Amino acid sequence: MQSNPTEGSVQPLLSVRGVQKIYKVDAGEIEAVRNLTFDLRPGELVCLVGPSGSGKTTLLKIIAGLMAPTSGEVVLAGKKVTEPPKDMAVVFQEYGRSLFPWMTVRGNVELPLKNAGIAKAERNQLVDDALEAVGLAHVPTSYPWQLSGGMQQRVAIARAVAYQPKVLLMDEPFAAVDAQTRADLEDLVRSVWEKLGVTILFVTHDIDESVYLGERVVVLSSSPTVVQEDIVIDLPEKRDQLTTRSLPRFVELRNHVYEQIQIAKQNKGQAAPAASAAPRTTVPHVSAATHGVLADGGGSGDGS
Ligand SMILES: Nc1ncnc2c1ncn2[C@@H]1O[C@H](COP(=O)(O)OP(=O)(O)OP(=O)(O)O)[C@@H](O)[C@H]1O
Repeated sequence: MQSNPTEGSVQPLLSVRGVQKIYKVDAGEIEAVRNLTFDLRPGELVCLVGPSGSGKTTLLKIIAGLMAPTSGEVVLAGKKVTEPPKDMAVVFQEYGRSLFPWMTVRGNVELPLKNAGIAKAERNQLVDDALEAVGLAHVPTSYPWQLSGGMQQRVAIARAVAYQPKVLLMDEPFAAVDAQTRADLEDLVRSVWEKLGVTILFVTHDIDESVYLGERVVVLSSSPTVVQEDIVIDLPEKRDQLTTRSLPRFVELRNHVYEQIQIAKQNKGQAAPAASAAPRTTVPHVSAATHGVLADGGGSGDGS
């Protein structure tokens, strides 16, 4: 491993600092998240992966200001997050439940802008731009239930980007769509990110998806959770489903992430170290062990 030469050179936009979460339950306490520390720099697209139950949803709720950490803090643009910040938008997996079925596509995308008191003319422009960006400019008067699952998730993405957030959180947004639609939506996220320059934290179970999308992949340990590794994805910026996924470097990186997830799963139940500082960001080299994952047939793209 070598450290990332750009690490620390730009002020972070979003900082997760020593976040711990202990749930109080009838039987006592569950320490879901032990000590999470990482930063997102402005304009970064970072993917978060970890075994099932590693605390991804818990972390996202804390970052979104929906739940307070037991200790530690989240800081957005220099301000501690204590409630849902204005500058943040979230796209959830369950698009069916996050869109209002009685409102048109346009109405759904416009609603948060109305609530924010944005004037009609500006609202119209923002909605038009967002629908254009997600390829839905032709169906503004349709209702969500008239659209496919993939199109509904595009509406949810349009609603989030129309709002012009500084940070976009995406919680396994494509888990409920078919593989072909998923590939299209992954490319949509990359293109929206490139066009609009928004900072994205993308949570996924899918290792291949994390490597395809991210500039970095943050791997979480099993619960009680710490950051197991923060990996630089040094693939070319222009990505496409066929070329990028065929690159030897893509295969090396996805195998490395896969290996890290296996280590996290094997360590389940053992006390995770209470890391006091952010783990070093690494650029993995090819190793014999990494190749061994393929030789062993460990090709599943599912991190759960
Ligand atoms: N409200 C709650 N009360 C008690 N324990 C909880 C609560 N929510 C989550 N947990 C526990 O915290 C740990 C992390 O859960 P969380 O749902 O955040 O993980 P996850 O990585 O999002 O899981 P998955 O990948 O399966 O969606 C788990 O052990 C879970 O059982």
